[in-house]
Amino acid sequence: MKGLVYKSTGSWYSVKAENGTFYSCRLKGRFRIGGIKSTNPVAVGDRVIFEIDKKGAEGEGVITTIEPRENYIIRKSVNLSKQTHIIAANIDTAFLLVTLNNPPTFTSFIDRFLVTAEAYHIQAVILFNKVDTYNDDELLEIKLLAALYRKIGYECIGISAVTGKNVEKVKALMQDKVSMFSGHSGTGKSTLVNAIEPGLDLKTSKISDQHLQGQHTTTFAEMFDLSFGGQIIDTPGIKGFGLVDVEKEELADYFPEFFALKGNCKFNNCLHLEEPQCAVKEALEDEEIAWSRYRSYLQILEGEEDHFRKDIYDEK
Ligand SMILES: Nc1nc2c(ncn2[C@@H]2O[C@H](COP(=O)(O)OP(=O)(O)OP(=O)(O)O)[C@@H](O)[C@H]2O)c(=O)[nH]1
Ligand SMILES: [Zn+2]
Repeated sequence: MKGLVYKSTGSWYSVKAENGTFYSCRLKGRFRIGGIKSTNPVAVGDRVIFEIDKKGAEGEGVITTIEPRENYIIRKSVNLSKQTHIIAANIDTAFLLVTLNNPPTFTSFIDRFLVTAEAYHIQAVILFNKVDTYNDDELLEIKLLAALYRKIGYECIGISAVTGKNVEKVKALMQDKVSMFSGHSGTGKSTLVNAIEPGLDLKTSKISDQHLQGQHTTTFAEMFDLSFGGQIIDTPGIKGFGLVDVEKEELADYFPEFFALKGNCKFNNCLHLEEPQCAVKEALEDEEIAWSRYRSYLQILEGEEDHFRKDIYDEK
């Protein structure tokens, strides 16, 4: 039978069959061996094939095959074994909740999120939440930010999880898709999820304490059905989805507006730093590319949050 993995608790998987019945499944023995570097070969969101376990209790099954993944998000193991933990697979859309203040969300954070989504091949949508709280100046700032990211190709929606403004638009994007939500603590993830699906009490935000995050607490992702079709993946204890290791040479490929110009740079391995005839830097000078994006690029390239090459391009 075909099924979708909703929950994993170590050795047991909660799998929903196409007819809507849930089965408790184990893995067929051979999955545990055979070159898989991940600590968990099957993850939430995986599409699997399983057989009913005739020897087991009622409702038990054995997973025999994992269907190829469209994408997956990982967390590196805390020890040095170089093992990775697959948090979830086959995610259609990652929503990022952004607030201007209360709490502030900086463009560097937004850009890191977008780079990660690009690297994972997950569609990213930016939700500017709490529009009910902003004055005209702040609303203008949101408008400019949204314009910046729309120009690159990202969908942006101004919403209010409290008044319900544009929540229907978010629901429409989620319908029949697998979604996840990220954003700083306090940006309104729980409030929004509640507005979207009342009664769904996700744990995503419950473990926002830095200490708990750092600990090797075993937190498991879980998938929930949406009443209007589609699923949401809750990732307790995992803020955003971290930044995957990206090679210096490929980082610019995850900035779509840089990638589009790559072919026009003199050097095909141009890092858009100090190389001559760099199309990205020319576009930057012409303000076709946002300075904030370039700054984020430099920050990530250097691997340091609060340090960027002011010597090359200072803020205007
Ligand atoms: N005015 C206003 N307040 C909001 C809105 N969305 C959320 N809030 C408030 O912002 C605060 C934080 O919202 P939460 O939903 O708890 O935020 P969260 O992202 O889940 O935060 P963590 O649980 O810490 O990760 C709460 O007091 C909400 O009532 C909004 O659209 N407008
Ligand atoms: Zn270049």
